[in-house]
Amino acid sequence: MPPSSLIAPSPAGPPPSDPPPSDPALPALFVPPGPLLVAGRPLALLPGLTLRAGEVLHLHGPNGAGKTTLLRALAGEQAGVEGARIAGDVPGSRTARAATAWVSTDAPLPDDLNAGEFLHFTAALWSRPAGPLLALAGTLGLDRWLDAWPQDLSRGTRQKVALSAALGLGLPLTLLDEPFGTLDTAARAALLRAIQARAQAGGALIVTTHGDELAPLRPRTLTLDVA
Ligand SMILES: Nc1ncnc2c1ncn2[C@@H]1O[C@H](COP(=O)(O)OP(=O)(O)OP(=O)(O)O)[C@@H](O)[C@H]1O
Repeated sequence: MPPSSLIAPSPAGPPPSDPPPSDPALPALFVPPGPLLVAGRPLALLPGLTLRAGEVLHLHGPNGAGKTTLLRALAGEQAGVEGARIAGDVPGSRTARAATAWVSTDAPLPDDLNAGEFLHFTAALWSRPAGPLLALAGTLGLDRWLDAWPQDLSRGTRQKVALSAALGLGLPLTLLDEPFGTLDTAARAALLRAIQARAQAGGALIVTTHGDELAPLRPRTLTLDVA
């Protein structure tokens, strides 16, 4: 199984190689107004949110506001949002997991696959061509690292592998938690282009960042603050 922090399936979930078809008329994401719960307690108040194909949402707010918590909940890794729907189904469901790619701030990679094998494995698991994942890896400067093992890669390089896999899959919803933080200057520009391309191809994305890297894309914004 791929690491749960890269691809939304829960660790015990089945590989979504044959996902049920989702209705393209449904929004990629719907969240009703309500509290964001942490350990059963309200942390922040979420406004109603509908994210459709092609939209980029910049999620920001102070440390501890709940940005990572919200993304983890949408990825199905923990409870936290009541009534949310991804591709029409609840976060963590097979349909939602099949529609969602998720990259945490320190995405783990399996230690028994080199970077290139991981990209091929991820594409195969999702019944997708590996070409887009490898092409993205190239634009992020990964070509010379494809034969390297995760334990021999820097933190930023590992993050590039995870981002190449997630964005290259071309899933309806992509969740990226502070994806620019560990990247070099060239890779940050390449990542911005990749996010733009994913949106132009019909993907919806939520990206957390404390900076203004997304400004050229004129994204929607959502500010979380502790209630
Ligand atoms: N499982 C948990 N149990 C209790 N509290 C938690 C749990 N997970 C997170 N928290 C708390 O919930 C709050 C939100 O954390 P979260 O990591 O979502 O914030 P964030 O907005 O992503 O912050 P940052 O900008 O620092 O990354 C923090 O106060 C954190 O300590």
